[in-house]
Order: sequence, then C-alpha cells, then structure tokens
Amino acid sequence: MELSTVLSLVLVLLGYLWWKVTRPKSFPPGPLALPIVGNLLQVDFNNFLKDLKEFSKAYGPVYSIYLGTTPAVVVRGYKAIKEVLITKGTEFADRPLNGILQAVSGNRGLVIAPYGQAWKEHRRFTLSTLRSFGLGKKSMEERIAEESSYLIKEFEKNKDTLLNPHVAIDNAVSNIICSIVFGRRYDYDDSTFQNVLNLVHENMKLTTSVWTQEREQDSSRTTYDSKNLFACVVDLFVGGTDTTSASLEWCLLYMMRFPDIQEKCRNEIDKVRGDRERLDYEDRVCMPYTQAVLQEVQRFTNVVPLGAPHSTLKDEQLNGFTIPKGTMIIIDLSSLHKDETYWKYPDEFNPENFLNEDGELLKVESFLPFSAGPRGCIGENLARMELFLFFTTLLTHFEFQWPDPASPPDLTPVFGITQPTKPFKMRLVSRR
Ligand code: HEM
Repeated sequence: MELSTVLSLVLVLLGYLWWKVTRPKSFPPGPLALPIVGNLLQVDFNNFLKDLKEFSKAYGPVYSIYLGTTPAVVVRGYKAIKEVLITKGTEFADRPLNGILQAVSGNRGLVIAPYGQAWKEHRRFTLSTLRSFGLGKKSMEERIAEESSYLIKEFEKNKDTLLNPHVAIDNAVSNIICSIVFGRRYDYDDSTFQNVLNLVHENMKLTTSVWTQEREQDSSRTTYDSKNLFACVVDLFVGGTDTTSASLEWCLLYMMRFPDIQEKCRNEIDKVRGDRERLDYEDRVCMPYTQAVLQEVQRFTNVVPLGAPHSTLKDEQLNGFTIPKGTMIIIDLSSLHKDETYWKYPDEFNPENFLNEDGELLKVESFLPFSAGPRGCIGENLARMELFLFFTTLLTHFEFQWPDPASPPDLTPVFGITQPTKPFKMRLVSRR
C-alpha cells in the first residue's frame, strides 16, 4: 500500500476518533475530551466526586463528560436533579445500554433492566412480594428483632477483644433478605452462608416454583420465568446488602468519633424504651434525635453517591440543552447533601441539620439518599426499618469505643458504587 494511502487512512481514522468525542450542537458543555480515552485521564477515581464538583464550577449543574467514547451527562444540585428524577421522571427512567452487563443479565431483573413493561412488572411484583412477606407489617419487624438478637450474641462473644464488625453486620443484613426470599436465616459461621450467591442458586428451585405458581395464577402473559425471578432475587441481595450494612457500619464509626452524640442517642433510646426489652419501629416518631442522627450519617457519608446511572427514553430538554435518546445520565446525589442552600451546617457532621429549634425532626426535600421517582430505591422502607432497629438495639446493649484515642477514626470512604468504611476495629463495653 502506498504511503499516501496509509496517511489518508490514518487521517480518516483520527477524524473519526475525534468525531466520536465531539459534543453535538446543544449538548451540555464539558471539559475537552480526547479520542479513545475521553475525559478518563482528567479524573481520579479515588476522588471522583471531588472531580465532578470541580467540573461543575466551570460548566454548571448540567454538563457532560466522556467515559472513553461514551458521553455521559452529569446532573448536580436540587433543581436539576428534581427535574430528572421527578418532573421528567419517566422520560429519564431508562438505564444505559451496557453490552457486557446486558449480555450477562439478559436485561432481566430490576437494577439494570431497561424501562419497559418487563421492568414495571418485576418492580410491581417485587414490591408486592416485599409487602406480603411482611414489610410494613409487624412480621418484618420481628424478623429484624430476631436477627438483632443473633447480632448481639455475636458481638458478646467478642467483647473482650477488638472487633471488626463487618462480617457479622453483613451476615445480619443479608439474613433479612434471606428470610424474605427463602423463609429462613443462616448462622454466621455457616460456610454456605459465606457465599450468598451460591445460596441463591441452591434455593431458587424452591422459591421459583412457589413464586412462579403464584404468578401463573395471576396472569398468563407474565414476563416471569425462573431466570427473571432469579435476577430479581439477586437484585434484592445486590441492592439490599452492601448498602444497608455499609450504612450501619458508618453509624457505629460516627458514634465512636462523636461519643457525646452516641450518649445523647442512648439516653433517648433508654427513655423511650423504659422497661421493655427492645424498641418497636413505631417508637421512632417520638425519637427525633436518634432519627436525625441516622439521617445525618446518611447525608454525610453518601453510601450510594451517584445512585445507578439513568438514561433518556427519547430526545429530551434539560437546562436549555438537548439530550439525545439513550444518553447516560449520572445523577450526583451527593451534591444535594452538601448544598448550603438547604443545610444549616453543610460541611459539619451535625444532627441539628435535621432538627428545628424545638428539637423536632425536619423533612428536608434535598435529602435523597435513596434517590426518588419511578426508579427510586425499592428497599427504602426496609432499609430505614433495619437501620433504626439494628442501631437502637446495638446501642441498648453496648457502648462503642474507639480503641486508640491518639488517632481518631478515618472517616474517608472507599469510593465505589457503594461507599463503605475502611476496615476498622472497635471496643465493645457491655451495658448488661
Ligand atoms: C441504606 C440502604 C440503601 C440505600 C442508600 C439505597 C440506595 C439506592 C439508590 C440510590 C438507588 C438508585 C435509584 C435510581 O436509579 O435513581 C437504589 C436502587 C435500588 N435499590 Fe436501594 N438502597 C438501599 C437499600 C436497599 C434495599 C434494602 C433493597 C432491597 C430490599 C434495595 C433494592 C434496590 C433495587 C432493586 C434498586 C433498583 C430499582 C430500579 O431500578 O427500579 N435497596 N437504591
């Protein structure tokens, strides 16, 4: 091949690669993207949220970045996020196409399923299953109370040593999903339990047959088959375990960092509990301080900082820009939680952020750790109930102490879709 032909081909290829990362007219602006890598070299994934905030200083609350050659629109701040999640909730409720994930999942289940009839049906069915298995009823509360007593026993075994609570908390939280899906819990030292997904496989035959029969009686045109049920069960574990256990671990870490706040919570718990063994979930209505602490931990730690990516169902207008059908939308939920328009102490860990002058609990509209709208978290009520009951039971039984007063706990999260704590060990002082 002649040199001039090779050069022409190289130029055409370069032109194509530049074109792939050139923003269409009316598309949200953003930092200059390079061929192939896009903006990946300009972001540090250990500090991704900080980078997203920096870009928004230059480009505003709605801007774009290229993840390789894939354009993504980043949405920050309450006004724009409300428009995407609520006002135009359905229009922005699709999930981006991801060849690998789609091939693995076959578009089944909930979390990454595209918006459409099958997703709607799975979501409705999963919600009604959660409800009929006891969410919002006493039975769910009793399951969590029972699991709390196992967690207490596990902690008791370790009260003379320093304990890393991760495995026990993870197992306790997974057991709540197990009790809904499989109708039973698993001991913390059960080797099978250490691999939840194996469990899912083992038990699916039984669960599937029960659920499928139930569905088949309902409708002959259901999208439910054993693979879809399996995907929904996996999604309950994926969505419901790490998120909730990381939140509970953050609660313990912050209580050790702020022992005076821990003490105030315990006083409120003791006062409301009286002579009873444990609190009921409905007791929360007269426990504004404890509720404010739990919400403040969620606000400050942003356990799922970017939610799950959304995508547009058709061409859409947002903030004066045109966003083509199928564009990935990154919703920076963490941007809501430090916005000084909405918070008295945006950069300070302070439960007063959720309390008025009379100590009553405030409802703050820009507090959205579970996202909102048609794609909002399906497990929000369950997670809130778990956090309240596990947290108050743990504080009833133990005082949590940071073992090394000379160096306070490291409160830097490990960045990921879910942001857990760094591994830590704590000292338990039994109160009984
Ligand atoms: C503290 C705990 C939790 C947090 C912070 C959390 C947060 C979130 C967030 C931010 C989303 C993305 C919503 C969106 O795309 O806009 C989500 C989705 C989801 N969550 Fe949760 N979640 C928690 C607990 C749970 C639990 C306990 C379950 C299961 C019982 C669960 C199941 C799901 C599912 C299935 C989805 C996907 C919904 C859909 O795409 O239609 N989550 N969650």
